[in-house]
Amino acid sequence: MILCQVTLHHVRMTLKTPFANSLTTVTDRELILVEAEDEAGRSGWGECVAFSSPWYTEETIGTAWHVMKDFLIPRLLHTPLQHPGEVPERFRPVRRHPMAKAALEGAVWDLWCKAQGLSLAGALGGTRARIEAGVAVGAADPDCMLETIRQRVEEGYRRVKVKVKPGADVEVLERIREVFPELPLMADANSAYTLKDLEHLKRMDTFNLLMIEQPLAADDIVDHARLQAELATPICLDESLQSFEDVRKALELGSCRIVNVKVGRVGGLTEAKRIHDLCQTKGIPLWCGGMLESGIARAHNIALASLEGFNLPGDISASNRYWERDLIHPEVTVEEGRIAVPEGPGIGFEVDRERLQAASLYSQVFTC
Ligand SMILES: O=C(O)CCC(=O)c1ccccc1C(=O)O
Ligand SMILES: [Mg+2]
Repeated sequence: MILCQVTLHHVRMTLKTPFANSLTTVTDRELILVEAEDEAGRSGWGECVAFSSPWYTEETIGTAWHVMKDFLIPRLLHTPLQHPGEVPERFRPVRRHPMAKAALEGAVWDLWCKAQGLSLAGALGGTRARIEAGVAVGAADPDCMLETIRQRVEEGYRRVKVKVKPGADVEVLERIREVFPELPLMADANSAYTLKDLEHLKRMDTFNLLMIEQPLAADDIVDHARLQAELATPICLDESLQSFEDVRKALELGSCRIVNVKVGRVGGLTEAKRIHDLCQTKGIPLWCGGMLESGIARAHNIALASLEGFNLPGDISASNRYWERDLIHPEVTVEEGRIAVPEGPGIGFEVDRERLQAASLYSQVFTC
């Protein structure tokens, strides 16, 4: 396969409702969509999930565009590829920038699968026909959060994650447990605590949570190991795990008992699959995280989560959780708490060109 052309589309989509966590509130979601074309004129799609500002990790829309344009795209164009698994090797001379790399690798995976007549899920080794959907509920006042959870449960979601931070944690969890004593529930802190909060964090053990996600610093695995030794609730790491090696080391140290994989955060589907294989071998529960993505990255997540080792519901929700209208058709829907894994070639969804055009701020074509 030869990549003849790559187009980057800078898009902006307004969320149905703003999404708040311990660090920021996202109202408008900027994304970079990647369209890769081969010699036969087929298109493959990827999505860069970096945010407008570096609140989650250090990448932004701006850094990702720069790194793709000046360093990564030139390494892909015109040099034949046998398999998408070769892309990380091509990108090795460029340190970090995982979300920029993942977006391009994702487009290559979609394109390669279409050329081979394979579904992305099948090509990755996925076995599930349906995946369990989970949903994240942003930080808000407890009454609002409870009302939102009620709605989500009614829509069929079977696992709910809530955002917590100091001063907005115990009370809201108590309120949720009064109404939903059995709901599979977890809390995500986006690194809002430190070990000074140890005694406070131990109170999380009283809510029968599936896990607590990223309680401590975004780059830490040492303090998390100390915290995990003191908590009965499993810790799941998100921000701290940016590669296979990070996961290996965190598991060796006992920094977490559960792993969240996000394709963007770990640099692409190939790395995500390696992490899956490691967790499966070690019997570590694994799930696929979300990044307020459009349908394109959502489709990649669905394919990945069809692998057997993704044995917990992820932050993979329906298109209508975040968007009035998604960029793909058909849209992703949740039925009885599950999402069907498409069987068509590549990501198995069509990009809605009209919708893309409406959301697009700027596009640039690269041919050499
Ligand atoms: O529903 C989603 O897409 C995930 C929601 C979420 O928790 C999240 C959204 C944006 C950035 C980081 C996170 C996170 O998992 O920490
Ligand atoms: Mg998280």
